[in-house]
Amino acid sequence: MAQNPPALEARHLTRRYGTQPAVQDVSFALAPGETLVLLGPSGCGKTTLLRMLNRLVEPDAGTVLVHGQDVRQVPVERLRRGIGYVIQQVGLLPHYTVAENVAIVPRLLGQTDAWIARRTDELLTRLHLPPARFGGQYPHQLSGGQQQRVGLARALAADPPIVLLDEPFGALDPLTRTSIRREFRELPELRQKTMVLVTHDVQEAFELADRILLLDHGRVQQLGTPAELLFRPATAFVREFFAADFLSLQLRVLRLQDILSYLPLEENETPVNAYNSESTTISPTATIQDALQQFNPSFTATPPAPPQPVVWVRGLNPAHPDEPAPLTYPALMGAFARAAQQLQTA
Ligand SMILES: Nc1ncnc2c1ncn2[C@@H]1O[C@H](COP(=O)(O)OP(=O)(O)OP(=O)(O)O)[C@@H](O)[C@H]1O
Repeated sequence: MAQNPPALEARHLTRRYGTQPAVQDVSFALAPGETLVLLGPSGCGKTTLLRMLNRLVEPDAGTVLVHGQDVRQVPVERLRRGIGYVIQQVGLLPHYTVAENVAIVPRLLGQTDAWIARRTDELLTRLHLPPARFGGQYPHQLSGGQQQRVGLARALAADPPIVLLDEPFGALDPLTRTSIRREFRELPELRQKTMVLVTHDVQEAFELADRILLLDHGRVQQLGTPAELLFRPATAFVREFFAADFLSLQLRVLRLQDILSYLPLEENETPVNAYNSESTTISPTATIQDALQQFNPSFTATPPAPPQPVVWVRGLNPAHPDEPAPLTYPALMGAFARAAQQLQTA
């Protein structure tokens, strides 16, 4: 049986402006549901590459395939309706209400009023914009973060299998940005989507990407998982690009299960039978960052004293995989430090 084609594939894409190459010979293939983040310094070609995927920019050479089909063989309007597109400037129509903005593409596709009303309500609710309150409002009545969510709802309205996002959180202040990013990551609506997201924010890339494509001067420096780019940089550029954020990126990349063997379970001062239904529990697949946030919700790379003395992890103790085992903050930090040292010298 033939294998399913990638959901989205770029083959040897090149685009010049005058004699200046903006994107040079870039290739990747995404499985359905995968999130690729295009990362790199300003002017490295991220937006040009993204816009070639839905034919807002035509390549000088190379091909884009959607589910195995060359995009040049698909009428461009149909192609774009099958690919959601979210931009930093949001681009809501000012004289349309929130609900009307969200309904634009389904209306073009000839969906019934009842279908559109149901879908709009569902999406606005999921994006924390209660439709009774926000559906009838106009874009200028909303905050930047709320407008950004409407932009996302609009891109998702027709349920496209592919979504392209160009700096979707770029216009927001850092706090709003962090909370919207978390909502975005947890949105059930996006779990099945194949996504390509442009950012120049390294933390954002590590939080959202299955794989990262790091560009410099239009060329691929490395394509791989966040852990591969961090621990096995392909070039000096890749290494230097992440150097300033190295510690905090490690916290996002490493999971509890990766540092299991470094955790001194026998030195634990909390008895196993101290566990009860009120105890905070996390999964071994949680990142160190997520685990540290359980000890202290406002945790950043330099933590203040943790108010939560212990969290519980089921499956931490190989001898008793079904029982929650206590994890303390010093044990976690100590194990993380040992694991990180090992990985850097490996
Ligand atoms: N329409 C255009 N005409 C001429 N040059 C362009 C055009 N669009 C992009 N470029 C050039 O192509 C290069 C890549 O631009 P692009 O916008 O793709 O980069 P980027 O990585 O998205 O940058 P940023 O992070 O600053 O948005 C830049 O040197 C830019 O000046």
